[in-house]
Amino acid sequence: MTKPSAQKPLKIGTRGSPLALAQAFETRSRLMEAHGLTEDCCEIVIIKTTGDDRALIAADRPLKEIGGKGLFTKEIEEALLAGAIDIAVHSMKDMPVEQPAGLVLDCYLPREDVRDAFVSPKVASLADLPDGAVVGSSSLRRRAQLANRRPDLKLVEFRGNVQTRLKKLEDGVATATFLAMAGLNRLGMGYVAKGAIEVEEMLPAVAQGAIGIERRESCARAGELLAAIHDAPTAERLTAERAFLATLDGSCETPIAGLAVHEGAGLWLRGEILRPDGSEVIRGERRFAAADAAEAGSDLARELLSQAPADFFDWR
Ligand SMILES: NCc1[nH]cc(CCC(=O)O)c1CC(=O)O
Repeated sequence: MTKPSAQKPLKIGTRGSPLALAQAFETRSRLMEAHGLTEDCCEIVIIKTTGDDRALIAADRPLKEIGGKGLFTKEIEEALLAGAIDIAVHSMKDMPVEQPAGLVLDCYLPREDVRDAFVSPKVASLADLPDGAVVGSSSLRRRAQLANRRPDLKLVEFRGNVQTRLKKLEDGVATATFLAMAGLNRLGMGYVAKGAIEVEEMLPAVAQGAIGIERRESCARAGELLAAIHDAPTAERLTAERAFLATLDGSCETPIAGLAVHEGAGLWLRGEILRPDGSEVIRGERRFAAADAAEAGSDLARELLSQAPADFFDWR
């Protein structure tokens, strides 16, 4: 294979947040290791997205009002299409289920911890939260799941990077918050979590903990380089989860949870949809072979949709 050193450096596009950068560096390290490259073969290019607009995000407005689908990805995909970057590193949780024409997303890194972390300076676990405690989260899914399990809790909007959120907890704005374990681990900040919440208690967002790498369909060189770092088991799990999401027509900001794991020779997908106020949850599961992952995901989604009362999605 032609090494990038013989050519222009491979341009890796990413958002500029500490987590996004950690993911881009992980991708670069894996590419370097797989292909015996040196650092100068890959250049990290930071791209600002609507989701990074501090004026928009600092305001404690629900994310769905700000932009919804593609909030963290639109400008990066535009840069990819324009040729300003060669590959783009994404948190799969934030990726819309369909990519624009000309782009492909078929490279996944091995998945991190899928669970949500319980973060609180004062309280040891979710179960220990006192009656009526204030919890900060801007995730519609986490808010709905918490409201369902603990109707006594008071939910407040909580946004910003990990440091900002920890400061808010120290200042007493809320007693606890929830973050993806994957993000904390990738930042080397797993110690911030009082513990990981088991998925039986809080089913994660579709694709939580997974990194995907997008490229132009026409760029054979990127395709070849990425093939060597692709993790097939992660792809099988995400195929089921994202088909589930696609059929529900959801995005990162709709109260939908879904998780596929390998079990024996096949996979096991659990999914749930919730009313935003947590007053109702509809759950289901499927067991299937990897080759049937996409069909199983959409099939489970159709089952949940068929069980939802007529007004279940009215708020959207
Ligand atoms: N929506 C923001 C977002 N997108 C991906 C992650 C975490 C990392 C991951 O799930 O891979 C986060 C933050 C969080 O939920 O705490």
